[in-house]
Amino acid sequence: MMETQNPVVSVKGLTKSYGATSVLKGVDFSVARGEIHALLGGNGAGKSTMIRIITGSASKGDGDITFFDPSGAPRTDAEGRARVAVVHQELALLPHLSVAENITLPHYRRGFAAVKKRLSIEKAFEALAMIDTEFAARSLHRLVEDLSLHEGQMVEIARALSSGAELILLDEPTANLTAAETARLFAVLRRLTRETGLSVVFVSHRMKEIRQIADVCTIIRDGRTIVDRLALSELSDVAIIEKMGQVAASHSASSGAVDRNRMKGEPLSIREADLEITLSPGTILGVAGAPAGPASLISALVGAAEAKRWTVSRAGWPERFASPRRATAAGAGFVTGDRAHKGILHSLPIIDNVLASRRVVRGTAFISGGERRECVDLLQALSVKAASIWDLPATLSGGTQQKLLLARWLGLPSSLLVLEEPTRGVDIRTKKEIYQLIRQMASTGTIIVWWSTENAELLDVCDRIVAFDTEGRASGIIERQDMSEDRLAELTGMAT
Ligand SMILES: Nc1ncnc2c1ncn2[C@@H]1O[C@H](COP(=O)(O)OP(=O)(O)OP(=O)(O)O)[C@@H](O)[C@H]1O
Repeated sequence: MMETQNPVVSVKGLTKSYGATSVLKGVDFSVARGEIHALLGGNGAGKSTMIRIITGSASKGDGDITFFDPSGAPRTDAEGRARVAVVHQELALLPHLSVAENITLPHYRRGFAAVKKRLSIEKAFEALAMIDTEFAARSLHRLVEDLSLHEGQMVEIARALSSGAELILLDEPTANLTAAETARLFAVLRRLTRETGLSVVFVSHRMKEIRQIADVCTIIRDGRTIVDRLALSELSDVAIIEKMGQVAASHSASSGAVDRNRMKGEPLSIREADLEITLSPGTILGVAGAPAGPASLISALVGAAEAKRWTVSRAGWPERFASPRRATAAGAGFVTGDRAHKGILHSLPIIDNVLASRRVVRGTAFISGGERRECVDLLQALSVKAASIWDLPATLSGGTQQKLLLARWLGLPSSLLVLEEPTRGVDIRTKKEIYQLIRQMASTGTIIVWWSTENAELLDVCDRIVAFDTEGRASGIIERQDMSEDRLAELTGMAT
C-alpha cells in the first residue's frame, strides 16, 4: 500500500447491507490530493455503493469516512461532502437551459440567487475556461441539449469546479466517447490535477484507458478491498484481472473461419449515397465513429428513422419498418445504448426485463413456468447474480443492468441484431463472454451490426467495419484483413 500523502478522503472498514444481502464487507479506500485514482472491480463488486455512501446519497453500516482540508485537518462530513462531485454516465444537466445556467445552478441552490446575472455568467465562464478557453467562449450561451456527450461532461466538470469540488468521481466516463474525445478528457483531467490539486477517482472497465490515465489503483472484490492504493506500474494487466476475480474462461474472441455459404437466411443490403454493403447471414459488421453517422444507420435498421437517408433491403422484409415494434416482430433485434431511458423497464421486475423481446416476438403476455426457467438460464449465461428474478432492476449494479438488455436477445432466433455499445459498463470477464455469445449468434446466421466506441473490441471481433467521420458521413469499409487501429483512426477522423 502507498502512503496517502495529504488525503482528501479516507474510508476505513466500511460495511453496507441491503436487507439480508451484505454488499460491502469492510472496504478501505483513500484518495490523495492531486492524484488520479482508478477504482477497479467487477460488476457488482460494490464500487458505486461505496461512492454513494461517500457522497451521502446512501447510508453506511459500520466503518468510518473522514474528509480532510488541504492542511490535513479533518472536516465535518457536511463540509467534506460539499467538496465532492460525481459525474455519472447519465449526465445530470438540464437540457433546456444554457451551459452558463447549468453551471451556476448550485449557486442558486446555496442561496446566491441575488448574485447579479452578469456576475454568475462571469463565474460560469471562469469555470469553463479552466477546462478550455475556446470551448468556454463558444459554448457559454448554447443550450445543453445541443451539446455532444463529451461537451456535456465538460460542463459537469466545470460545474463541479465552480462549486469548489476538490474531488471528482467519474463513473465510466469514456463509455460512448470517441477516441479523440477520450484523449481530450484525459488531457483536461491531467492538467486540472497538476495545476489545481484536484483529485480524480476514475471508475472504468477499460484496461487500456486505466493505464493511460491513472497513477494509483484500489481494487474491490465482492465488497472487500483486495488492493489498497497501489501504483498501477506495480501491477501487470494479468495481476489486475486476477485480483478482480476476472480470469475469463479460456476461449478466443478472435474471428474464426466460418463458412457463411452454408448458413441459411437472406442477405441484408444497406445503401446510401456514398456507400453500399451487402451482409451475408452470420456477418458481424462493426460500426465505428462519432455518434451522428452510426445513429442514423442504426435508426434505419431498427425502424426508428425519420429521414430517409438509408435504404435497407432484405427478401421478405418491407421496404421500411413502420416502427421498432414491427422490426422486432420481424426478427430484427436491438440493444439500445441508452440504457436508462430506452432500455431498462425500471418499474418491472428482472424477469419482464429479460423476456421483453420474447413477448413481442411470440405475442405472449403471461409468464409460464417454462419462461421462468428460460429467464434463469439466460441470466446464468451472462453470470448475472440476482437475489430473485422478481426484484426490480434497480437492485442490480449498472453493468449487470446492461447484461439484462443483451439477455433479451440471447438465443432468440433473429435475422439481424443491432447493438449499441452492448458492453458499456460491463466487466472484463463478461465482455469476453459477450464477444463469445455474439460470435455464437452469428454462427447461427444472425447478422450482427455493432456500434462501439471501444475500437479494440471491434478490431477483435468483427468481420468488417464501416467507419463514419466526425460529420456523420460514411468514410469507408474495412475488411478483416485490412483492419488496424491506425486505419480506423484515419477513417473516423479520430487520429489524435
Ligand atoms: N438497492 C439495492 N438493493 C439490493 N441490492 C443492491 C441495491 N443496490 C445495489 N445492490 C447490490 O449491491 C452489489 C454492489 O453493487 P454496486 O452497484 O455497488 O456494484 P459496482 O461495483 O458499482 O458494479 P458495476 O461495475 O456493475 O457498476 C450488487 O450485487 C447489487 O446487486
